Amino acid sequence: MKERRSSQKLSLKSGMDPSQSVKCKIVVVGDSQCGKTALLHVFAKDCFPENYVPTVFENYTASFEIDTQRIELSLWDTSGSPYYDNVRPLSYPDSDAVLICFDISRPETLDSVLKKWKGEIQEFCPNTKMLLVGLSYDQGSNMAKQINAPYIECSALQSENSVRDIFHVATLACVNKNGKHVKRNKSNRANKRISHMPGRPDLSAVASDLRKDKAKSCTVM
Ligand SMILES: Nc1nc2c(ncn2[C@@H]2O[C@H](COP(=O)(O)OP(=O)(O)OP(=O)(O)O)[C@@H](O)[C@H]2O)c(=O)[nH]1
Repeated sequence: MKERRSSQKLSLKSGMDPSQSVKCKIVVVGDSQCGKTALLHVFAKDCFPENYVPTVFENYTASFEIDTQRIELSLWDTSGSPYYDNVRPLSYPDSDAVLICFDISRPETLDSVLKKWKGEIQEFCPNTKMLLVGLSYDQGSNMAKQINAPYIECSALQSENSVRDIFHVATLACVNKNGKHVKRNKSNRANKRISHMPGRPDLSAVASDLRKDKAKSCTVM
C-alpha cells in the first residue's frame, strides 16, 4: 500500500461550540469499481489499497479539526453492485450527507447518477445532502503520459477560458516544433497571447502557469 498524506483547508459556520465534537455520518455510493473504497481508504487510513476487493458494507471513522472545531466522521462504504440493491438502503438512515461517486474515465458511471443513484437517495433519505464526486482524474493524465502528450481538461459549455487555454497550449506546441517560428500574420488574439511569453516558451512552463490559474476551470497536467 502506498502511504499518502494530504491537507485540507476548510471553514465552518460561526456559532458552533468548539468544546463539543461534531459528529457526521457520510454514506458513499456509486457504481461498482468507481473508486469509493479507495477514496475512503486514502482519507481514513492514509493509504491507497493496491488490490480491488468488492465491498458489501464497510465502516470507517475519521476525526480531525476544522477551525479548532473537533469533527468526527462516520463513513459508510457501500457496494455499487446491483446484486446488493436491496441491502444498501440499510446504510442510509440518519445520514447527514451522501457522496455520489463516479469515475471520470467511465462515462456510464456518470449516467448512473441520474438513472440510479439520485432516485435511490430520494427514496431512502430525501432530506440528506447529496454531493457529486468525480474520481480517478489521474486516468486522463496517465493516458497523456503514455502517449507523451500534455493533458488538458476543458468545458466548452461552461468555460470559454478553458477552451482558449487548449488552443493556447496547442499553438505553443506548434510553434515550439524544431525550426518553426511564430508567424506575425496569425489572428490578433493568438499573437497577443503568445507575445505575453518571453521568447519561445516551453510547454511545461505554460502547464504550470495554467495550473496556478485553476479558477478558469482548465487543468493541465
Ligand atoms: N487509476 C486509479 N484507479 C483507482 C482510483 N481509485 C480506485 N481505483 C481502482 O479502481 C478499482 C476499484 O476501486 P474500489 O475503490 O474498490 O471501487 P469501489 O467503488 O469501492 O467498488 P465496489 O466495492 O465494487 O463498489 C480498484 O482496482 C482501484 O485500484 C484512482 O483514483 N485512480
